[in-house]
Amino acid sequence: MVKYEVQVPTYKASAVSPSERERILARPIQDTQNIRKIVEPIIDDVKARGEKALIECAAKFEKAELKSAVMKAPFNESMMKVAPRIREDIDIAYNNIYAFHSAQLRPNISVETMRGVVCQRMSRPIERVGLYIPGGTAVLPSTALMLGVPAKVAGCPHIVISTPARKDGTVAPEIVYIAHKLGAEEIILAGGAQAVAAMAYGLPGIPKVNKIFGPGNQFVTAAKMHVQNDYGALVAIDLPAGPSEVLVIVDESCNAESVALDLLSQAEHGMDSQIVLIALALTDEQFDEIEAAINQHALRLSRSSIIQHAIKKSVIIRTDSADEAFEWSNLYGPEHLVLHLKNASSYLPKVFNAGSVFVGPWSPVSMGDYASGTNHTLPTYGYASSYSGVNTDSFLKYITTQELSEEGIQRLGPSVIRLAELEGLTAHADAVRVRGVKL
Ligand SMILES: NC(=O)c1ccc[n+]([C@@H]2O[C@H](COP(=O)([O-])OP(=O)(O)OC[C@H]3O[C@@H](n4cnc5c(N)ncnc54)[C@H](O)[C@@H]3O)[C@@H](O)[C@H]2O)c1
Ligand SMILES: N[C@H](CO)Cc1c[nH]c[nH+]1
Ligand SMILES: [Zn+2]
Repeated sequence: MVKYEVQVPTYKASAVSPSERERILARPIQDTQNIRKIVEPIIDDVKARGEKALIECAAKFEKAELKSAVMKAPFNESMMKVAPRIREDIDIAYNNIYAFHSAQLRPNISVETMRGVVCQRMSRPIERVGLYIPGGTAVLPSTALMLGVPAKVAGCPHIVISTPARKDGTVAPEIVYIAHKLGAEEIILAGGAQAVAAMAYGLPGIPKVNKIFGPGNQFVTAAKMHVQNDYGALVAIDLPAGPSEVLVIVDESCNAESVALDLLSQAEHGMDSQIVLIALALTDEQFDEIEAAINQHALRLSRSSIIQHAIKKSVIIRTDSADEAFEWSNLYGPEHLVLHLKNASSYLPKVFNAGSVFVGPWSPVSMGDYASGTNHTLPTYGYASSYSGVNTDSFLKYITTQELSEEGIQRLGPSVIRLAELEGLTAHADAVRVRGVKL
């Protein structure tokens, strides 16, 4: 066996007991207590001192000297100088995301459940949405598209963006261009917990938002969880979208270089990222080829030190059974699942827990990260077992209505009276009786 500089722990699935699987697939443990201790005072400070606190945080975390932490629309043309080719690329991505997210809109429904009893459901956009665009280890204009486009599709009338300032106190022109395209009203120059607090509680002249969206590091995620639990803030969040991760399942049909780079593309997001490879019925030779490719690219890529750090927390599983491969994958519940398998789409029925699936050899995660049309804000840390990624519904609320005719209440009323009395709730029963319903 070759000893590589970047060695990923490898396990034979057949030699691992079911209880050991969970330990092997465990995400790096997050020190939530400690992160909370850091995040909560920042939130309180922003709540108490507003923009002043944001300016101090920008100096501390971004080493940026800000005069103001808020940019209001209309944004100056000089702030959105984007190369024409990049503008076109952004526009292409925008259109694909728009197309896929528009198709998710659902018509209002109306059902006559019994004669004279009509139930309806209508959708309404969330009035004020706050979009967090990460900017720590990498500035991510693509996230502005992933959050802003569905907000537009849903018809959200007020969009606020928050993103860390760059060292020179500005925001990446691509983010300003996208904010302008989306009709965002403000860009708050803040990252981390302070950004979340500013959106949750508002700033002078910027009302609080109703829902906060966006991925981020552990500080962002912890702050979102915190404000969500504060009844005073009355703010919802999209989902826990933390450090990026990917699980790749490969068989003998795979291309080792593509596999390695799909894995490393998510490892390069940050030291907390995690990658998992499941090798299905590979010969030792094929397996070595992939390991060699991972190693060679991990050392070559520009974010090599981040990648090497992330890889230390990663894992490789070897198995001879497709069912077993998908059992492991569903147990892990990856943010991104890539299928480098022959007839890859035939395996989709086996997928139960995943944020987004990349099917076949021509579908690297990068395509969904930027431009295919699906959303890249996805559940991490195993939350794919219960959460969906950001989608158009995330920006909508559904309101139900019921309208009964006199015939409807006469037909259904007796059942409601009896059920209400069963619960001892006589006012409920009498509200039906008073309308002339008799048992
Ligand atoms: N799950 C998804 O859908 C998805 C999508 C895109 C990106 N991501 C992930 O988002 C993350 C972005 O993280 P990032 O760090 O690059 O940028 P970020 O913008 O999330 O965080 C930067 C901020 O973190 C705060 N911070 C940093 N160190 C701190 C400390 N010691 N104490 C208090 N606050 C501190 C600062 O306020 C800083 O502004 C990456 O892990 C990436 O993988 C996930
Ligand atoms: N892979 C990230 C989601 O985990 C999204 C992203 C943004 N830019 C590149 N990738
Ligand atoms: Zn990515």
